[in-house]
Amino acid sequence: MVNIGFIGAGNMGTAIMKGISTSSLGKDVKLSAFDPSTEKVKALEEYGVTPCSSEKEIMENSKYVFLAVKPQIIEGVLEAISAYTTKDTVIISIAAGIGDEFIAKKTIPDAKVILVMPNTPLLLGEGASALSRNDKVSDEEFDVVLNIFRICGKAAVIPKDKMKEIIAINGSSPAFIYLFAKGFIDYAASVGIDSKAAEELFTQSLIGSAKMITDSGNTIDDLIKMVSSPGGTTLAGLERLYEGNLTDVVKNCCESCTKRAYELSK
Ligand SMILES: NC(=O)C1=CN([C@@H]2O[C@H](COP(=O)(O)OP(=O)(O)OC[C@H]3O[C@@H](n4cnc5c(N)ncnc54)[C@H](OP(=O)(O)O)[C@@H]3O)[C@@H](O)[C@H]2O)C=CC1
Ligand SMILES: O=C(O)[C@@H]1CCC=N1
Repeated sequence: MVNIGFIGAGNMGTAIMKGISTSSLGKDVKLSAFDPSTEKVKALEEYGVTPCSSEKEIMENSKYVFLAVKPQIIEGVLEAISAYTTKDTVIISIAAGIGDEFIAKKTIPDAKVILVMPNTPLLLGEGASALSRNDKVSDEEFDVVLNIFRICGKAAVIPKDKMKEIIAINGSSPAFIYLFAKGFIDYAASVGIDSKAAEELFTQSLIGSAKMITDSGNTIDDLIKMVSSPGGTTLAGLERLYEGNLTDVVKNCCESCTKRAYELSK
């Protein structure tokens, strides 16, 4: 039995716990959680999560400890767990911008640290998570955590010095994609198309287009060409997007996201 504790049971903590408990891993894992909002943890009891009343209780009962709290309060949480962190504890942080060195500095110098940047589609088993580790974590320990995120969607191992840059690509990108979707659905409403029908058609276009990128064997430029009939509607629309420098706007958005991650880093 693997003991996994969660400090923080908000959006992401809850999504990961539900993902673990509803997967094939559920029966091999004992989950426990602490969150000052006790009702959030209580709601997880039906997923087999044991409520704990302090960080200390989580630390004393868990080999793997997830820190699923906001970056702004993580320093206080690390101070609260430092006395209970052992050379065996594996600390898994999902906090944007927070590095492994800061976690070791605030707990113990030899702390085993895994950094994960997940995303909310993990709630539906369609997550995309980036993982990295420091050199104190064994292959076996890393595999346990990697497996959790593979079961909750797709997971990729990246260098730990790219954990801030990746946030724009998978952690925050769902929000950027939702905003893009909103533009299409709002347009449909403005020309009298039923919003439900527009949502169904646009979201299926998102899913289908994503599959074309991953499965068709064509490059993104080729795929754009396949849609764009000479003198047709797509080119008329694309002209406006090129004029508005959409790819530059996206690049600015990603840069701003990364800049904020560095500001949050300690
Ligand atoms: N949301 C997302 O899409 C993603 C978030 N992340 C990262 O995940 C982390 C959590 O984000 P998210 O789940 O959205 O945030 P939430 O605010 O939903 O969750 C954080 C939870 O931690 C609780 N909390 C506050 N203080 C403590 C404490 N001392 N001990 C235990 N729990 C505490 C909060 O309670 P209360 O609300 O009462 O303060 C809240 O329930 C962040 O660091 C974020 O960067 C990473 C990838 C994606
Ligand atoms: O907005 C945030 O800071 C977090 C990290 C990635 C997604 N949400």
